[in-house]
Amino acid sequence: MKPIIQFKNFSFKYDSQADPTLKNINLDINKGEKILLAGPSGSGKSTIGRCLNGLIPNVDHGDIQGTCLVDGKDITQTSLFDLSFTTSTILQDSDSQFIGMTVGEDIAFSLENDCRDRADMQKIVAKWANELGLTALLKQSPQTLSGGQKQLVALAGVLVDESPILLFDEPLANLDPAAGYKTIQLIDKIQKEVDATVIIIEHRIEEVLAEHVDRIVLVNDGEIIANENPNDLLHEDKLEKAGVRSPLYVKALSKADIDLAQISDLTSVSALPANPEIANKLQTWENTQTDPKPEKEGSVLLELKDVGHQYNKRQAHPLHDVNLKINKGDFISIVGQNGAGKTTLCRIICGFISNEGKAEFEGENLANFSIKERAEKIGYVMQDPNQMISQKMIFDEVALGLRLRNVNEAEIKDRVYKTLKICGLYPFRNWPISALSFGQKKRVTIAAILVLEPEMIILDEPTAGQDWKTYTEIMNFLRDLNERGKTIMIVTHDMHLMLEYTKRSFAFANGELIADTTPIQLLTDPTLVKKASLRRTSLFELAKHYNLDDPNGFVKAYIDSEEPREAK
Ligand SMILES: Nc1ncnc2c1ncn2[C@@H]1O[C@H](COP(=O)(O)OP(=O)(O)OP(=O)(O)O)[C@@H](O)[C@H]1O
Ligand SMILES: Nc1ncnc2c1ncn2[C@@H]1O[C@H](COP(=O)(O)OP(=O)(O)OP(=O)(O)O)[C@@H](O)[C@H]1O
Repeated sequence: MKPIIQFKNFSFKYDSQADPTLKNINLDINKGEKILLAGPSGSGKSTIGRCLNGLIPNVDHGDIQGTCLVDGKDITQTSLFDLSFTTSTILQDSDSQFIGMTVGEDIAFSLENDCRDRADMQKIVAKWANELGLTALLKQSPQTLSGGQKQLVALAGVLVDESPILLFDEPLANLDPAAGYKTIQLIDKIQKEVDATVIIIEHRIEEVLAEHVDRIVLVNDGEIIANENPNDLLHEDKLEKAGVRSPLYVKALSKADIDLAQISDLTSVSALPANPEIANKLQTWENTQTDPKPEKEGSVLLELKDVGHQYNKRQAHPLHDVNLKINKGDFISIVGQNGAGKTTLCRIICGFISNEGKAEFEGENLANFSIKERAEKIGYVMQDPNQMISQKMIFDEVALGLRLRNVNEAEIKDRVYKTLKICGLYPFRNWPISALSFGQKKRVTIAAILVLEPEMIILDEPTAGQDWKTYTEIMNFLRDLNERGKTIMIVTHDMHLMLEYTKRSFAFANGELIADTTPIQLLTDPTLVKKASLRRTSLFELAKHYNLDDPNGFVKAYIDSEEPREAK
């Protein structure tokens, strides 16, 4: 059988780049295979994806060497329209993908393309909306959805459309842990139903591996450096060497000095052998860990009293009756289900939208400050980088806030370069933003806020779409700022980030603050985990699997043992 996707000695150079982004790619993918495309940020994963759906060379122009055949069609000879019947794509940046006035229309769009009958269409849309928990949103405009809800709508659009090749570019990036898990199951289900060829580009590889994957193709610096089944790859150190995080339970086994070579199947916790020696080693390792020192509490910085918001009168309150105090020096995670009101809360604190109730910063009513004054006290990094970027060049984007504040150019240069280095963007300092990958763009927006060093920084999913190396660099930088007294608040769906870095968690569900507690306590309460659509980490499952005395203690020991300052 001929492969459905064939790259032969394929290289691609974007017109605006001096060097090729993809170098000598040789890759065959067979019909019905499920492939995980992994690799660090900017390595060329999305560029490979763009070849499969024809954006290269039809929209993104450049030099092609070698050949790329998609379902037998040479991409240099095929129009975007023709390829659209072969490949369905969920883009990394789902915002740019919406066409319909309502969520329902949008999901139906790919079906209308295929001239389906109306009743049929409604049935299919209803089915997938139900599967993805979108039924209540079918009449809402896609532009007003929360980040995770947008992602789910884009996903529904791909799932309804039964193309032979389904390409998912970071499908999990904005999803809450429970929705992320469900999505992976849905992708698996649809693949089996229609025997589709599935390609998933994702940094969250542990979550993708929750269902069977045939092969992991690892890309680094435009080249394929591994193309093998997940089990083989998990036994090697190629993932970590390329800056991609291997699953937590695999890392925990290594920490406890367990020889991975003796474990025949590493692809899931449940497949690990029931071996008392492994259990002993894990238990001994846990017992040797010591507790870190308790934290001191700072004075109150921000207080919210009965805070809420309603975007329009027809809608139930997406956020209401929030009462909380944030102390100076806190490092907080905001977690909870998609659409729970987390971003709405951030918008209120930053003064982008009005609020019911009262918000006070160091005892003063925030309503008395202008947006510019607020921005000097509270920096906000939005979820979608494209909504924040206004300049053409990277340097100018990061310098903008300083220029608006009349800082002299020599100091600007100094501070911008320092921040760009921290964010791993220094080599790109003279580049236009348009030539960056999505993950790189996100880092530019973080840099633009960090450079101002406000007292409190709120980041909406700063690590979504980032590779592990960058993730560790950004998080360690934030931890440094925190240790120097800055107050940091992060909206995140990453349970490991919450556990490892933050000291306090606010959990939201259906517009309400349902918990204000420590991360470990939050994840040990099954009712809260369910209500807020969270998920326990695989470390917990590992401890359960081997009947360790205290699974939560094991998770805590692991988290405390991570050497925070080293980017591994
Ligand atoms: N439209 C474009 N024009 C010019 N160069 C581009 C364009 N898109 C991407 N590139 C370059 O190609 C490289 C690879 O980008 P790509 O988006 O394929 O990476 P990626 O592996 O998907 O990264 P990420 O995980 O950050 O999304 C980047 O370094 C970027 O500079
Ligand atoms: N401009 C708007 N107009 C109407 N409704 C909106 C608007 N923005 C958000 N909403 C709705 O308010 C609710 C809360 O959205 P919000 O963005 O605060 O959620 P979130 O907790 O940040 O979600 P996610 O984890 O998916 O980012 C959602 O149901 C969303 O559809």
